[in-house]
Amino acid sequence: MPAAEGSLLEVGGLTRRFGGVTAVEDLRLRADAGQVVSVIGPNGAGKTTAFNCVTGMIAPSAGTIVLAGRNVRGLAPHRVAAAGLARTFQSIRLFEEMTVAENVLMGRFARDRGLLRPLARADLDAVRRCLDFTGLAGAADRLAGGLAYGDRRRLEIARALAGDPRVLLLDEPAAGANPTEKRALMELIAAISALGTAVVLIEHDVALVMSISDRVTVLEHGRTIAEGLPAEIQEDQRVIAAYLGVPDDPEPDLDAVVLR
Ligand SMILES: Nc1ncnc2c1ncn2[C@@H]1O[C@H](COP(=O)(O)OP(=O)(O)OP(=O)(O)O)[C@@H](O)[C@H]1O
Repeated sequence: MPAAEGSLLEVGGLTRRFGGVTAVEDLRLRADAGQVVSVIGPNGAGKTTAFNCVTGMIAPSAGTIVLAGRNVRGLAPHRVAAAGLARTFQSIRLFEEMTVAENVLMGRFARDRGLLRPLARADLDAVRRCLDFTGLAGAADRLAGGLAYGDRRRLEIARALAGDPRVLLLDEPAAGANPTEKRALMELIAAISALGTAVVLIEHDVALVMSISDRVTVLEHGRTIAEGLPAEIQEDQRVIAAYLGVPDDPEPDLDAVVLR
């Protein structure tokens, strides 16, 4: 995977309306090489809509999206992928009847429009590298459908990494994971960012977010109500009020809250 420096993703003024609903309003988001940047917020806050705009799956109503110095707003998803972006989905989307290695191989083609190009040596090397990196090498020949839950989540990430992304968007990677799987996931995310990849995370598990993020953006009803270091976010009264609904509570235990 390529080492990189500086700002890899810069989103500015991002707005998306669905009829009368403004799902995302004036979002600013920046992720540098090697950073983990998280977006949190209650259900319906606009997190997935923001990801869908950045990846080219839906068109923004307004705003700029710059990936590794290149304007990608308006590009089709495979072109955004070719510019260096990969993502995982909130609900696991694997090719259940293909092997683990074959699933990772598919990630090599995310940046191509179809499956028309021949397989190259570099594709197979990348698959092996991603399987080793994510700890799935021992399961390479197993069917994806037969994997344990934590390994399925891990495979989604391995497949995304196969495209050598400079920016990786993870949509709720810890959803449904047990504490052991969450710890392993946190280590994996830290290892990915250590390579120089910018990781942008949507996650409901606040304790996980606070422990691995360099910066956190908090959305509510599409608007950014706070942005800053994890320690700043944890003390922000608007965030506490939005999540816990107890603005007068002097010391709510935000770490213990898993948002739903
Ligand atoms: N295709 C769509 N058509 C109409 N409204 C939509 C569409 N997609 C999202 N919305 C609305 O936009 C708002 C933001 O939804 P979004 O799914 O982005 O929130 P979220 O923060 O990702 O929520 P969750 O945590 O449940 O995934 C919601 O009010 C939702 O109903």
